[in-house]
Amino acid sequence: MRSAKDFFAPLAVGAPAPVREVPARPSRAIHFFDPSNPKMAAKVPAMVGTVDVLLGNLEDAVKADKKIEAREGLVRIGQEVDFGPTQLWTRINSLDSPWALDDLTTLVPAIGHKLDVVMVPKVQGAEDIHYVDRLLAQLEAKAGLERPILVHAILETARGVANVEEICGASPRMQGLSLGPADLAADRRMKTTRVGGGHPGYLVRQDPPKGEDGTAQIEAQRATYQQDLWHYTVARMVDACAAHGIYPYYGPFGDITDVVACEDQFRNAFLLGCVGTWSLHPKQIAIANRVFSPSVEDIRHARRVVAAMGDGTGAVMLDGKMEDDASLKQCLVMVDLAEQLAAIDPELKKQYDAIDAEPQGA
Ligand SMILES: CCC(=O)SCCNC(=O)CCNC(=O)[C@H](O)C(C)(C)COP(=O)(O)OP(=O)(O)OC[C@H]1O[C@@H](n2cnc3c(N)ncnc32)[C@H](O)[C@@H]1OP(=O)(O)O
Ligand SMILES: O=CC(=O)O
Ligand SMILES: [Mg+2]
Repeated sequence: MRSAKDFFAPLAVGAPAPVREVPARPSRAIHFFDPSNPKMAAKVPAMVGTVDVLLGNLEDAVKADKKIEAREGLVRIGQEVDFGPTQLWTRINSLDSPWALDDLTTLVPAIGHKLDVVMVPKVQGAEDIHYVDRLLAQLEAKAGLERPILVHAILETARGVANVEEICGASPRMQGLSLGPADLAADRRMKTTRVGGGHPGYLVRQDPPKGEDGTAQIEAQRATYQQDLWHYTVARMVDACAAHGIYPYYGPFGDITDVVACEDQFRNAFLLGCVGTWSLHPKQIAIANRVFSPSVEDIRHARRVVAAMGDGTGAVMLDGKMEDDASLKQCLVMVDLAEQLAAIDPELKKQYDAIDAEPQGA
């Protein structure tokens, strides 16, 4: 393990100094596109400003015989497109694949100055992050980059989940983690065949009613409640990220047509502490932007609590409910997020600003 004193020293002579705090940039939707797909690539320039993150995907979902085309397509897009307020990320191939090394050694010199984050799939432990950390430092030094490229790991193996805390703390480059439910399900040998979301078979059933003789009527009509397959992993991921000052994200929701269940899955993640999610299709961007932006009602309430709490200590009654230092802290999380989002999203700014113009007591 590196000494705490050395943790923020560059890992290669001439590499930029590591960040001491991960910048809190809005990233409600990380929108995946395949740079080898001409139709998707053509849509990228027009998507700038409509989505917080555009991610050129080089890994799964890109055909094996298109890997080099995808990498070169991303270089071209990175060089030609002005990304303005939108972040540019990439997902490289897994570290044991024939492509990962060339992904990094090609992308960093060519578009490293525009790349905000490299997403690394199938991360198993801190050793994977250490490898990428040192390699990125060497490549940044060689390319003369002035700011470090951050690293995001996908939590999609059982070993990765077991090592989640050490992954989060492995490097000051660590920006965040995403849940990878498809690969994780396979690695855990779960018996699902879906990309994220729920499963009708994963449920609890209401207790049976009792008959007149006191026996359980197990054949009676009994309500069932579908459970969230991903609750445990998302909650672990959120805790590990919060403990290390980095950001947690839900991952893919593969049923593109089921926009309702998609929104539910995203909202569960938002409520549990995630800051964003992946978008696989243009229609998932609006869902993510809506879900991962605090509602006007929440901001109205949060601002009233902030105002009522004065110096932030003690307890007050508001609408029949007790508010104190701890509920104030929750409200401040929402208010801070709203401010960050309003700074980049004029429509949201209008909605949040309108709260101030409402009559008192509304
Ligand atoms: C499961 C584990 C993982 O690793 S998930 C992450 C990896 N997977 C991905 O990145 C998938 C990305 N998405 C896709 O490949 C496509 O959206 C899939 C799901 C195949 C659907 O494509 P398609 O059948 O063309 O959809 P569509 O006809 O409704 O598309 C309408 C127009 O939109 C385009 N489009 C589609 N997806 C994207 C995208 N992600 N980014 C930008 N554009 C996209 C389509 O090309 C289509 O364009 P046009 O109107 O024909 O010009
Ligand atoms: O890469 C994502 C996943 O779900 O697998
Ligand atoms: Mg995966």
